[in-house]
Amino acid sequence: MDRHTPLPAAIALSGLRKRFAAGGTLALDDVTLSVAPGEIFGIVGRSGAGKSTLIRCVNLLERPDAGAVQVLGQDMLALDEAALRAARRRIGMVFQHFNLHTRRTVAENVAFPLEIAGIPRAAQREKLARILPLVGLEAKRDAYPAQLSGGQKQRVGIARALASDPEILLCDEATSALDPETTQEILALIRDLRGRLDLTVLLITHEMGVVKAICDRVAVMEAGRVIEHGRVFEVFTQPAHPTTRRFVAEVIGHSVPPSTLARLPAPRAGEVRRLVQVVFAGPASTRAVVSEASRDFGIDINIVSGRVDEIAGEPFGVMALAAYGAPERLEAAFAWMRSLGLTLTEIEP
Ligand SMILES: Nc1ncnc2c1ncn2[C@@H]1O[C@H](COP(=O)(O)OP(=O)(O)OP(=O)(O)O)[C@@H](O)[C@H]1O
Repeated sequence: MDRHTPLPAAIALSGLRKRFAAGGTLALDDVTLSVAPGEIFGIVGRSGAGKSTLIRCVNLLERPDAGAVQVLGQDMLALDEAALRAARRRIGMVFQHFNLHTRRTVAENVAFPLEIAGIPRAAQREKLARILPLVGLEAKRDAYPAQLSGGQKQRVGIARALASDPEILLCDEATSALDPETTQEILALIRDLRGRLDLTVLLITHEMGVVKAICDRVAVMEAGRVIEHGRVFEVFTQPAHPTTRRFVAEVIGHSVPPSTLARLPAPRAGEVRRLVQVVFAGPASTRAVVSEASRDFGIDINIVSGRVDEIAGEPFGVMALAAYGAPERLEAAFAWMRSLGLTLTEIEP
């Protein structure tokens, strides 16, 4: 648990291990993380990293071989069947492929878990009248899934997850089947619902853009392990692990196109050229940094690209620089820039 997490956690996983086949690789290898109440927590990783296995351990769709699963103060692994069913009603789940009944209308899909739980018809109707407007589907209550767009289908999936008034929402690649615009709409809806319904959200995704759009904190997984976690702003502006850097680069960019590189002047005799990405957050003024570095260290700096972006309302800038000069001068200039709190990463051309 890191110092940003207030206690008690809504979800606390510790030392989770899972191996599907004897002698096979560990799908989960000693995973420990905790999600604070009201937080949107993202888990990002490539295919096979263990994200689905991890999220399914929260509601015990998957049982870990070892470790502890605490949800809303309950030790999930100690519950009997009836208590587990009750605990699962406090945990809604949204799926990538919506998992809708094609022969049921929107209203019937949303009411399905209520029907299973034996909730009387009148109470079901009352619940539908409350939930459908929350997801913007009142006008579609009698439509069948085939008559809906992907975004509308996912709204049904979300409404169904909300039917049992959960305190936790698990989202398993909830936007991966959607186009970019619809993805943003669904992410905005999830963020809005978090605020209105006091939800805690744990989501898994392979897209860092999803994390950037709505998460407060993120854990990066690779080969069954959490390799880095922290506040999204810090992970984006100061990624520590090479895999995290690659994920972050997908969103904020760091590579210089070969055509741009080809147009850069070659270094003069006795000098070298180094390409670096500089990320600055907070009040650091880049123009001053660039001109000061160039003046005080006797180097030349060519700004190859630059832009300002925003994560969770906090602005940050990212620039690609080509710096020319004697190797030791460049090194000293970079060290000075780092001492100002800028994050410098060498760009592989
Ligand atoms: N039911 C299963 N039986 C056997 N192996 C499994 C099963 N589920 C997952 N695995 C294996 O566990 C590892 C982690 O898979 P998992 O699905 O959790 O990863 P993921 O990060 O969610 O990837 P994806 O996005 O592709 O689902 C993989 O090696 C996968 O092949």
